[in-house]
Formats: sequence, structure tokens, C-alpha cells
Amino acid sequence: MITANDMTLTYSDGTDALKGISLKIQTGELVYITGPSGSGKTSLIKLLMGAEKPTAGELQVLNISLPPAREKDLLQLRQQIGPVFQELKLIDGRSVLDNVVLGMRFLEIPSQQWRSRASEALEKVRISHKMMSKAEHLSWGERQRVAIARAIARRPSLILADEPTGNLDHDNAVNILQLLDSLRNQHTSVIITTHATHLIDRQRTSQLIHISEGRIAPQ
Ligand SMILES: Nc1ncnc2c1ncn2[C@@H]1O[C@H](COP(=O)(O)OP(=O)(O)OP(=O)(O)O)[C@@H](O)[C@H]1O
Repeated sequence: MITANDMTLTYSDGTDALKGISLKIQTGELVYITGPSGSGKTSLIKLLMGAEKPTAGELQVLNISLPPAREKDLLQLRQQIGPVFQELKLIDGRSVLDNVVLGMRFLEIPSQQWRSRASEALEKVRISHKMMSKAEHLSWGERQRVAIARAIARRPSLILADEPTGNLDHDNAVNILQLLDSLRNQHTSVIITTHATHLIDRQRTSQLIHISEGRIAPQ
């Protein structure tokens, strides 16, 4: 599903964010990426979704080589990814249902399916009782559940969650990690970055990748 070989990312200002990254992630895995602030976790996620290009080395995600040869490949990759990022905020003033539906725009999903897919995803994350609530009336934990529903309504092969437990108290953070874990199956892998290493259920984790100063550190 994902193969990286000696991959490097240097930003345009010369910052070496990632150096010599090699990894292999199979379908159905639950993978955590940990490391101190500034170590390169978000940069790695950005590479995996084609938002940044490797400066050197090889990267293949969902059978697509990155950087993509054609714009079409990038669209195809994005169609298969369910992103859960802090920056992808919910839209205040719109209902929970609308927020999930809006996550399906621009994808090749027939519009007649948007509502049913959104309801199904909200049920899966156990927040369908708030379907008609305005986004700004939700707690942080509820907002995060809606963000996850928005990602899974796309029926992704790969869920990429960047610090999904930020802003959450202990119990809510554990709930969110358990929820993300429950979403992996024989077609879907889940990759999560987090600072909260004490919350990781290591028994259920297939790989724990620790990044230190842009390199994968030996465990
Ligand atoms: N667009 C950018 N241009 C230049 N440097 C960047 C850019 N984005 C990130 N960096 C730098 O790359 C390095 C890795 O950053 P990254 O955001 O990947 O770390 P992180 O491990 O996700 O950190 P945090 O846990 O604080 O979110 C840092 O030195 C950061 O300052």
C-alpha cells in the first residue's frame, strides 16, 4: 500500500524536514508516527497525500508513484484518502450533516449518495443524534468525531490522521484513538501522528514509527 525508499524532503527555504526515510505499510495496518515537535511527522503525512513532493528517493502510495506523473494520478490518490487534520476545520454555521456532505464535493461520488453516505458515517462514529446541530455547538470531542465521519464518508483506503487527539482530555483522546483503530479493515489502513505516546495501545498497533530530527529512529 505504501513504500518509501530513502526518501528526503527539503523545503524551499532549505529546511531538511525528512532524511533517508524508508518504510513499508500494508493494507489493514494501524500505524502510529510519533516524535518530538518539529521532528517531521506532519511532513511525512503531507508526502503520503501528495501535498509535498519528495526531494529525493522513491515513494509509492496506493500504487501511485509520487510525485505523480499526471494530475489525474494525484486526484485518484486524493479520492482514496480520508484526511483528519486540525487545519480541515468544520464550517461553523453549517450543520454536522452538511459538513460531512461537503467533504464529498469534488470527488467522483454521485450527489444522490452524499446524504446516505454522510448519515452512515455519522452513525459509525456515534454522533448521528447531533446530525442537525450547528458545528459550533459541538464539544471538541464531538467535532473530532464529525471530522472523522467526514473522512470516512469518502470510503477511503487510507485514513491519515494528524494529531487527532490535540485539544482533547484523556478519555476523549482514548475514545478517538479507539474509534480510528476500529475503522481499519482488510481494505483500509490507518496512520496516526501523535505526541500522546502514553495513549497508544501497542498490542493493537502494527507499526510504531518514531521520528527524530527527520529520521526514523531505531526502537
Ligand atoms: N512549509 C515549510 N517550509 C519550511 N519548513 C517547514 C515547512 N513545514 C515544516 N517545516 C519545518 O520542517 C520541520 C518538520 O516539521 P513538521 O511540521 O513536519 O514537524 P512535526 O513533527 O509534525 O511537528 P509538530 O509535532 O510540532 O506538529 C520543522 O523544522 C519545521 O519547522
